[in-house]
Amino acid sequence: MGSILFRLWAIVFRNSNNNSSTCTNHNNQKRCSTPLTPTSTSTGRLEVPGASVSRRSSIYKKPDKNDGGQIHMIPDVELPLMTFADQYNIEKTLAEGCFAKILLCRHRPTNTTVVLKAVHAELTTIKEFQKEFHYNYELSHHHHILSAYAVAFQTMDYYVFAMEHAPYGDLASNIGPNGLHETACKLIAEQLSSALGFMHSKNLVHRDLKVENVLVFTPDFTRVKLCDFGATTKKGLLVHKVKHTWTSCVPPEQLELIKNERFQCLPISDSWQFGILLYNILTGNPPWLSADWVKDPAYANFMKYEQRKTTKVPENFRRFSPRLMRCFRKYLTHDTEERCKITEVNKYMKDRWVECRISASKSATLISPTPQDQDSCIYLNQREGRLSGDENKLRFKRMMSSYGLDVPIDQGMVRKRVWDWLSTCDASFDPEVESLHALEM
Ligand SMILES: Nc1ncnc2c1ncn2[C@@H]1O[C@H](COP(=O)(O)OP(=O)(O)OP(=O)(O)O)[C@@H](O)[C@H]1O
Repeated sequence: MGSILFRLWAIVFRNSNNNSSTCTNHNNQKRCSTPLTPTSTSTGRLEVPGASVSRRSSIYKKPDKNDGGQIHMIPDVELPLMTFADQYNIEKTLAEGCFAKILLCRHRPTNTTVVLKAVHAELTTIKEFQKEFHYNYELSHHHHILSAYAVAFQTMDYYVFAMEHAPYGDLASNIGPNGLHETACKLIAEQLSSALGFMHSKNLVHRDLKVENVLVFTPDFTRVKLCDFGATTKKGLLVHKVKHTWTSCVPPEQLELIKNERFQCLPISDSWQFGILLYNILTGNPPWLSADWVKDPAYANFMKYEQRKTTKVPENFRRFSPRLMRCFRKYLTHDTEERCKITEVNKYMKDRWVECRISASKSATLISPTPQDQDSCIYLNQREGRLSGDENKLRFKRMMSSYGLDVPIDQGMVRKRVWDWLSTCDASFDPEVESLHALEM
């Protein structure tokens, strides 16, 4: 409710300032001198994004599929000088990085909770700030992109813009040491591929996809949103590597560049980072420290497998199903020509992803292969398993024994107990239909 008030309040001020707006059109590019402040917001070009506003509301604006490239025109917005205390009570510092402070605040005039991203003015240029704010604001319509408000200003030390608050923080603080359950990972993957697909449809590349840049709105992950558009770039432009990001997220073609070498910004770099993020949320860790096959053996092993130089599944991927491995190969291929589009993952939503899981808890426990089992994953799922039934049974026994569960089983007793149980479950159960062969190990 508060956030809607904040949006409406921004609109009211926008409209009351429309007449005094000093927008001009230079070389077909709109230049606005109307400051985007909480007391004097935007020109007609800017609207309050409708991401969390009801579709019936008149202020809801659908994502503009055909914006004619307008999204790439970044206006020189004047930022009025003020202090935080003029309108905001700072309640908490949510995060503090190299470049920015993320502040949870109460906006006093509307009594609304908002998050202010305050970027150190000394460490960034006003153009870079305007670009981040502009892209975040223009993409806010998407359901899985963080909403930015039409509110931006500067203090003595910071350039600042306002955005909605994600109550459960970022994905990094939600995944735990063993990763998330497959169901949650599928939900997250679907939402993020939609958000990034939307950006790519606008010829924009995010370039800094990582678990820290995905915000959580519901504890069951049914609502997550992409944030941090500081590195977002128009497709095809020549760029330098993104500084201050984890090397595990940097695609191999960028790691291979020499210092200060520029390269063409392409959506396939988001595809790579999506593959890394997918692995990260399924296991709790990135698959390797850097995609450098000379220095990082974990990456070298994956690369050999991905390039079909070996059929041996890399050890750290053995818990995954053949279908998910196929998907990983497409996102994490070294060959940029072969790398898939961001939405590829949607083809794998109906498949099983993880095969060696025994627990279904949120922070699922994984069966790590014992030293004897290092050659291949223990495929418990017979349909997709690549081993014969007998091999599977042997491996299963070995695994149970490694967990101290190797007590001999009286098959007769087991069969009798199952029959007893089935007859109490369903009186109409047809014993001819089901066989208990699977239990005869
Ligand atoms: N709207 C928000 N609600 C809740 N937490 C947020 C919000 N925005 C950012 N954060 C938190 O602040 C962290 C940093 O935010 P963001 O990535 O935008 O800043 P940054 O300075 O660009 O970070 P970096 O440069 O390290 O990538 C996020 O990882 C998240 O934990």
